[in-house]
Amino acid sequence: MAGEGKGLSRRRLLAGAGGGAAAGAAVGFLGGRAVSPAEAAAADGLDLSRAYDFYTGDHQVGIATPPQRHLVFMSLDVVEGTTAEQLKVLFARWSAAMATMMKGNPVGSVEPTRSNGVPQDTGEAYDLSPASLTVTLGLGPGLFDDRFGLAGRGPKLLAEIPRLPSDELKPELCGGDLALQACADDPQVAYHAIRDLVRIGRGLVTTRWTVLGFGRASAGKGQKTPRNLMGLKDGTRNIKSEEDLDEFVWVADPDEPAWMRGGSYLVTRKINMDIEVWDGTTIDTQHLTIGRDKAEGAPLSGKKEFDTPDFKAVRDGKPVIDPTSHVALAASENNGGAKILRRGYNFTDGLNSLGQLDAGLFFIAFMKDPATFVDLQRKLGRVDLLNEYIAHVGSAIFAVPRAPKSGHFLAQELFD
Ligand SMILES: C=CC1=C(C)c2cc3[nH]c(cc4nc(cc5[nH]c(cc1n2)c(C)c5CCC(=O)O)C(CCC(=O)O)=C4C)c(C)c3C=C
Ligand SMILES: [Fe+2]
Repeated sequence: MAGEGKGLSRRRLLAGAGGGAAAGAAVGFLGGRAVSPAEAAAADGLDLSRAYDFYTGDHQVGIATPPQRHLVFMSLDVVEGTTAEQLKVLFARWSAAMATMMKGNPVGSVEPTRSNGVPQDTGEAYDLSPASLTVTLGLGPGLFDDRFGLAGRGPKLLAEIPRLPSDELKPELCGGDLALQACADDPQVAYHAIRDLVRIGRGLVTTRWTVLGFGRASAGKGQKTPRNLMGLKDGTRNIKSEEDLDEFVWVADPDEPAWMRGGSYLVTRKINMDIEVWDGTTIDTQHLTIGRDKAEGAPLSGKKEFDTPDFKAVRDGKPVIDPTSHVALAASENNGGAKILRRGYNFTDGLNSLGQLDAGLFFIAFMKDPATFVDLQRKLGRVDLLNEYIAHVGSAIFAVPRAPKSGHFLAQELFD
């Protein structure tokens, strides 16, 4: 566990500074004392020396792993003419490189001994800690068409996401044959992982789209709930127990290929927020839209963040939580018990062509059956009060193979 929630938050650290300027290399104050970046990180619950093991057992890392602070997500296309044998070698090389980088090691020499040697590792993470790096591989539906000799070998439930209500999708932000998700508590560590994996794949894969995410917008077990760019606590009622992971996230169907059992399905949606409009909206309307209050994150039927929402509560003849609010529509109680594991991140692409903030939520969710997302978004896309402030512009689905055993590589049996 990444150990959040312990110690002092950065906000409290800075509050302790009395608003004063930090001295020298200090980034904040703790009890009136200037502290170094390392001390501040430790007080914030960060342990940059933490390393996860790539060969974790049944499930790939980066799914149930408590969300780290930064994300680099890349969708890639496989170059026409690539053979299954070449893909097999690529998956083997990628698996070895992922395992190495997650330990905090370079993927090869940074400083070749021969003066005319080209470095194998790009070097920008050379002196950095592992920072809880996880790299997760996903396989898109296109991988199993007739281009690479893998037709008919795909997971049972892997199919393009159908067109959904309120979609404003841009083709250049959708789809992909492969996905690489790198998460770490140091953005440079996540960036390095993707950069070096793409370098290893040069000639076989090309980048389709990329999202750089920050300020995790979901909470794992034991983590303090973070806030999304609407200023709302996001992740309060996320999947956190092993029982829910088994019931809703990990593929167990014996009819799925062996390399998928223990894996999952990953859905991404790049969701732009109309931040200027949201910022000009009254607090009452913000509460109504989500069905929770803003500061505490409590359901409107309760007082504290983790109070169970009462969707039947009525005040002055009206439902306390509006049935078209985001949480009323999304809650498992109102969806036949269905749940998804959310693991999204905030993103910003600067300003758009109109000079407005180009930012939002890069929604990532894991589930054992993609129909759970499709059914939910079909409902949200029709009537969610939140739709007035958001637009779904990107969409993709990937099958996430189970973790390989030590000495093996991701999706190895796909090539048998
Ligand atoms: C299709 C699934 C979902 C999409 C797309 C989605 C987008 C989205 N959500 C927020 C903000 C919040 N969502 C919250 C809860 C919540 N959201 C979903 C699903 C999708 N959200 C679920 C299943 C839930 C849990 C509902 C419940 O059980 O009560 C919350 C409340 C806090 C929490 O429980 O996490 C917020 C806030 C935004 C801004 C957004 C698109 C930009
Ligand atoms: Fe949501």
